[in-house]
Amino acid sequence: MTDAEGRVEPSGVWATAVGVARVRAMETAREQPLFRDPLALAFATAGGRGPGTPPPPRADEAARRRWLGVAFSIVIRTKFLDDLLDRAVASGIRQVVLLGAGMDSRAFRMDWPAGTRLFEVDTAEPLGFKASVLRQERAVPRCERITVPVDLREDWPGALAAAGHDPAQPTVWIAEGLLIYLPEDAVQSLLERVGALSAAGSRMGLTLGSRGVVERFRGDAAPGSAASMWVWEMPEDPVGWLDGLGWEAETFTLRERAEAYGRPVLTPSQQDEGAGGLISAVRATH
Ligand SMILES: C[S@@+](CC[C@H](N)C(=O)[O-])C[C@H]1O[C@@H](n2cnc3c(N)ncnc32)[C@H](O)[C@@H]1O
Repeated sequence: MTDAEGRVEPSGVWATAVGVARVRAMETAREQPLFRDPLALAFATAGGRGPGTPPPPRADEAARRRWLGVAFSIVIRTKFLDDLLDRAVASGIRQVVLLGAGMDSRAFRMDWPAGTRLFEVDTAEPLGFKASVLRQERAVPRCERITVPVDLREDWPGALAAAGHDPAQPTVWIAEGLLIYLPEDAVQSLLERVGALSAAGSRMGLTLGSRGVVERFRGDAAPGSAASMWVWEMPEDPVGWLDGLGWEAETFTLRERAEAYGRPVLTPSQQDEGAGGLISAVRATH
């Protein structure tokens, strides 16, 4: 389906990227936002999810609250990964790969040192939709931006290499809001491939679904909603898991990052939060 501008309408898993843009647009409109994402409004509006449109109906108050929690987590994780990227370029990294880039506009909104090359990997439909909105907004990237339309369950390393990624140079990889949509074997294979393309000094930022999240949301997930497509959540020991994949990882909880960013979660923890799903990792040297 296309809209009046000839844009493909968001559907399937990539529609979730438009939902994320909606949340970022709302954060950008706040008085003291944790980040400013001026393009988010255009992405959300073009995808029929502008801030003026009502959110999808929720089954009950508990479901509404759960979704407010998801929106909050998107804001916190965006800030977390912005900071991680700032540190990565400060360490000298000049290659950035956004896996499942969706409507991520970091190429346009962050400060990048000269010589930075940023690869956006996602399937062709969202990248086409994004290109159309970027044209409409006359958006200009602040680094060299290269889009790589490919499915991450296929030969994406080949596509990334063809697009100019240099595995001999360190890379900072971001998988934000992505892994939860991939089956376990696809997650494992994705990270093994990332490892194989990561020179010494590479870094990685991941967001992992917290343990139990798939089950908690499944009950009232409407067909086609983001939660209806969630399949994978973090292992019990994410640091050990990533160690086995060649990464020295640190985990952070949403609660502690929110506190650090001056947006404390005011409700008491309902359950044992365990290891956090915000991951900052450095390629192991051993
Ligand atoms: C929730 S969105 C997050 C987008 C972006 N990382 C962000 O945080 O703004 C998930 C994204 O993952 C992408 N994605 C999911 N499965 C994928 C696959 N198999 N190959 C490529 N992209 C995929 C979707 O198209 C979508 O853009």
